[in-house]
Amino acid sequence: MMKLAKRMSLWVVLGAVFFMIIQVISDLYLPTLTADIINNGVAKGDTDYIWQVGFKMLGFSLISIAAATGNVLLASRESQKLGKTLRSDIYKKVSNFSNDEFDQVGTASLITRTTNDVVQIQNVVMMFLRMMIMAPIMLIGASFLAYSKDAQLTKIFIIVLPVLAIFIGLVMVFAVPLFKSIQKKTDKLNLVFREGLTGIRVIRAFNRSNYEADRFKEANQDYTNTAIKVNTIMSFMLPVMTFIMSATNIAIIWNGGHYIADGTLEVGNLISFMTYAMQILMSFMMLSMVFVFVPRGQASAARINEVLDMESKINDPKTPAQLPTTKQGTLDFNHVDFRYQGAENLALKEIDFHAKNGQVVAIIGGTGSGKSSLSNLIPRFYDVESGEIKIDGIDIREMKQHDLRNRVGFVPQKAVLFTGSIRDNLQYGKKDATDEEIWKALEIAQSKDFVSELPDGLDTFVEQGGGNFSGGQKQRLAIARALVKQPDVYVFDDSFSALDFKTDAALRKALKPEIKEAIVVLVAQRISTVVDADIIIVLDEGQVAGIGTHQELKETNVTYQEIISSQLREEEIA
Ligand SMILES: Nc1ncnc2c1ncn2[C@@H]1O[C@H](COP(=O)(O)OP(=O)(O)OP(=O)(O)O)[C@@H](O)[C@H]1O
Repeated sequence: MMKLAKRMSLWVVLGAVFFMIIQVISDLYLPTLTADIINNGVAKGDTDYIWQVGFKMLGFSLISIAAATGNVLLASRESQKLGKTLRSDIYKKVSNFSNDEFDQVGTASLITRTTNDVVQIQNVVMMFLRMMIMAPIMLIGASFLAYSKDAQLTKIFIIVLPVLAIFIGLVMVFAVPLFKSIQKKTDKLNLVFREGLTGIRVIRAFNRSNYEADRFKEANQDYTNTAIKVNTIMSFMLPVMTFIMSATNIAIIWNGGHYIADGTLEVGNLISFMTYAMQILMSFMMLSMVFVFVPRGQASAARINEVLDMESKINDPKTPAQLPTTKQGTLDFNHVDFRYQGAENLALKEIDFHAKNGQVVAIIGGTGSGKSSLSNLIPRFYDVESGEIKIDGIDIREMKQHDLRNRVGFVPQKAVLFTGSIRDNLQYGKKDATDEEIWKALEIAQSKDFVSELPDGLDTFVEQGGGNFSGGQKQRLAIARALVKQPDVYVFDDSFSALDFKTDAALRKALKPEIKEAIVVLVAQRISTVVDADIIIVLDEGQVAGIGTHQELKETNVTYQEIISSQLREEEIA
């Protein structure tokens, strides 16, 4: 928690503490003034004295109110600011995560940590700046002042305080573990809810709505049961505390009455003692809240720190390579081996090929042969285990990730569009792209027709996840987005798969003259997509089973021939 708290402004924290100390001093002084006004003013009928002390009391009350307001303002401002800083720190950190780290924490948990856990931290900070410091000062001050009013009455606390301590201890023992587990249950609830929402079509298609509803119900019930349990325990706090306070008051009045009758205690002192006694009990109550909520905040802090301390395996080099002003236009894979984190086997082994500007490198192979893995290495979503990948003769690990990704136009297997207009989506890689450039990219990506038929054209709103477009349309818009960027290396990770044969062929034909100054890496499942490629790499179980042109491979490579025969009749590809 302290690690996270370092993000707070020391001056604001000191300011809040200062106001709080002023408030406590005023609150502690008021009962003494009450005793004074009763003993020396009311009892002696001295009106002037009553006015004088009365004004003093009013003054201290106003000071207390002003200080409390100042404290709350600063505390809430600082806790909100800390929340904002934490959320952006987590966001910044997560946006630099490689896919390995995402897999490790899970998206649902990342969302809970950014929202729910941050709120817990804010609550603890608020509590710290109000109660955590106030309670001990008030406890010590009120005990001392109560003792000074009447030492005999303080004996009551010998019984009250241990009872209170045992009760608070019991609450802590039962409530704290439950509070901690609530965070994990929130994760689970978010995960099930998220899966249910993102997979809604599959769930409906497989008639699994009831199953998913049950799964959600179970997670929801589990969360609710824990929340009810913890709230039940907490609900004992108030009545028990009220009972203890009332019992203490009765004991004080009972004993105090006798002392007054004996003439050993003044009425004013009894009343102020009662107020101090309440302040002592209130301090205990505040401390008990702190003891319950701090471990909960601590659990949240640990979950946030886990994310913030996670080191992304993919980082910028300390001294990044300067990119040459004149482009060589080359892409080299030199003996590349790659393994997913924790995997036993290599996903790619000894990948070695060289491409230059204007060339299309097609990667083909069965499912799970490593095609996507290979294409993910180019924008450095993962790092190679050994070997190197070079663009323009520079190892991509020596470039700044920003520079590298500026040079790569990546179109993933599953097209991703963002909410906003078509124009916003297409300007994603080039903010200042003109409408002319956008239309040209749309034309190459075979999307001009359908976009121009839309009533709002480029201003058409793209719904969440591109929901108002078909799979093929989304794919073509994603391709157009990469084209607008005009990168040095295009990576199409099976992005033509959602297109029909005709559109696929037309797109490749339109693309050819546009990529003279670029290299295209084209992952494909269909032979027809790769026939015109300059270099075809046949992957089999992560290894290069063949490399060459369509004609060469067709004649000599068994794996390639198998792919052909599994897909098309010979005459269709001749
Ligand atoms: N994130 C991951 N963590 C661990 N292993 C993975 C991960 N992604 C893929 N793999 C494994 O790596 C191998 C290659 O997968 P890859 O996705 O590159 O194949 P692919 O040729 O693109 O397949 P497809 O055509 O079905 O998309 C497979 O054995 C797969 O199980």
